[in-house]
Amino acid sequence: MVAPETEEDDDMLCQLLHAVWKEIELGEASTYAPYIGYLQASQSDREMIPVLWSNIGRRLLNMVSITLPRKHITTWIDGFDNCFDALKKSDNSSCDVPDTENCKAPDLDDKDDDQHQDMDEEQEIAEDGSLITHDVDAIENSEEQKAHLKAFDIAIQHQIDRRFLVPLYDQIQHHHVEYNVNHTIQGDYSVKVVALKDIAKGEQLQRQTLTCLSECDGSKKDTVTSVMRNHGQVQNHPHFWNFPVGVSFAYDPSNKDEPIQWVKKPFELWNVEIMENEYSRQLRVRAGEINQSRQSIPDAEWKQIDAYSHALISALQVSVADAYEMFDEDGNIKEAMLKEQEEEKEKEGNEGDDQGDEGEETEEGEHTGDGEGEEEEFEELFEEQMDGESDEWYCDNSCFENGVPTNASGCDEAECFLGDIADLRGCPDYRYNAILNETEWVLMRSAYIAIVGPKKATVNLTYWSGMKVPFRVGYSPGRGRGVFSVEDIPKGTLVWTSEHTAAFETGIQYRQFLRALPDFMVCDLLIWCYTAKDISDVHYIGCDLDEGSLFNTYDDRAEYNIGGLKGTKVDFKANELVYALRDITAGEELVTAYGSFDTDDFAAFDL
Ligand SMILES: C[S@@+](CC[C@H](N)C(=O)[O-])C[C@H]1O[C@@H](n2cnc3c(N)ncnc32)[C@H](O)[C@@H]1O
Repeated sequence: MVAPETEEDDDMLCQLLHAVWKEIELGEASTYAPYIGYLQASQSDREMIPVLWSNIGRRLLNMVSITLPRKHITTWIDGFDNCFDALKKSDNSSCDVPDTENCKAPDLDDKDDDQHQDMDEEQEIAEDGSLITHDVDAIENSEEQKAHLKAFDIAIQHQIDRRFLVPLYDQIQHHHVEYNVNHTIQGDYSVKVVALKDIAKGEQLQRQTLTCLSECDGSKKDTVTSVMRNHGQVQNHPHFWNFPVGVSFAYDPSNKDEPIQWVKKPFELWNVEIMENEYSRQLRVRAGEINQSRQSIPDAEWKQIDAYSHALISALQVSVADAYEMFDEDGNIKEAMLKEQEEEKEKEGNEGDDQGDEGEETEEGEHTGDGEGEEEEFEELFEEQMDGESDEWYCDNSCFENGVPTNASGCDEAECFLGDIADLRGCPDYRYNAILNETEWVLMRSAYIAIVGPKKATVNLTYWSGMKVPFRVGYSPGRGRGVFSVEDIPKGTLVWTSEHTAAFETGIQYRQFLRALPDFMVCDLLIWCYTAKDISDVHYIGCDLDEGSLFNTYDDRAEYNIGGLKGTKVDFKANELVYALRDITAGEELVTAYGSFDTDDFAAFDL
């Protein structure tokens, strides 16, 4: 997908310059006025060179970057001056005839190395090939030059945001729910787009937004909130574009008079709010659509859809509420919040069984004391979303209580133990062992990150599984769900890593986590999660939030064939690695020995 650099690209750029120039001249009358305003305002913010762009895209971006010597830009502008002249003479003219030479970009390959040259002087190449040195001030004083420079910048930016520089992949719609493709970035930065499920002819390709664009190192953790806030999002029906710098528009082609609706607001957490609203609306619309075909959906599947929709809303709500409370507008965790967390932890340590003397205080401690005002704000926000618009089936006004699904109520109390949670969620009769899909695993991870906060989270919000070999999840007679190989796996192959193992340091967090999830997930997690000590002897509740939770243990029908090569205590900074302990043939179940790591001590967490 790396685009070739062709002369056609240059011609296109000329035409684009012309188009943009016209739009600029139209000023406020331009349909794109707010967008051009946004591009103008954001000129100095462009520092990142996105890896997904084409070679020429990256090179052009380098050209307009304020970090590069301006000589490159001015040289280019000289070249494009002719282009402008030619275009201005006739609307029909274009750079491919007859002025192609003038429109050609100078060969700048390998000239970018002198980026840090003395900026007091600027140089350009004269027709005879000699180097002309300009005084920077002289250039600065030339209004015309400045206007051209600006126009050129805008043209590039504009083009980048449209079709020329952005590879196909960037044009695929984003969607949190209905995505059907994913990408992998190859070593040469080209991109492979993979269908995640069967895609029918004519169906729109949609990719998810919550994914790391390159290798996720430890410092880069995306949450639903941070992605919405920092990267914006594009939704369909109608198309909704949200830019992190505070301009958004919705495009609705069915509105013939005003297909583009502009929204301008300063960059705030407001971005999250509007996306949350839009997102909830879409979920409701979708739920409404699903409702219409209710009769044809088997009960078990219906139950899953129902629970899943609730869970998504709930997890998002938790996530947004968390962002309001935890982060300032720059995305940094608030000092007060850090302190509060520390105090909470200390208090929990001291409290032991001694509860109930704190009046109004809730177990999770997150919305207490001076956080009250904020709490009301979140509730109002959420109620607003729910009120008036709620679909009768989807929420009959009783399925939420203070923004929390009622099917989860009661479980945030300190007196609520694992057995109570299981009772409340109907787990004793639990028969619904669904095979979770990728989104459901991601949902659990995002709820986890929202609850413990991105800094403490031991999990990145990525869409892949911790499984490192091709696998399928199926049913293993007498053992429930299990993980099966689909290809031969040679002895010693890395099979799974604990990159999605969520660690909770407190019982409170674990209760909160469960509260955000639907019954069927909670019932599963109650089976899967365990207590253990990490390499520093910190006691934690661990939940493997991917197919690692589905490994069964050996019995008289099966020996174990996968296991760790190192100790049993997990070092979350270096993931636990599980290998094939012998040659495994395709179709065999992957079976492990549940290790001695399990301290089996939920009581230590008041659970
Ligand atoms: C970590 S989970 C494994 C996934 C589980 N099969 C499921 O469907 O959720 C552990 C649970 O799986 C079941 N299990 C695992 N190995 C088993 C075995 N050899 N025989 C019977 N049940 C087994 C037990 O119910 C156990 O509590």
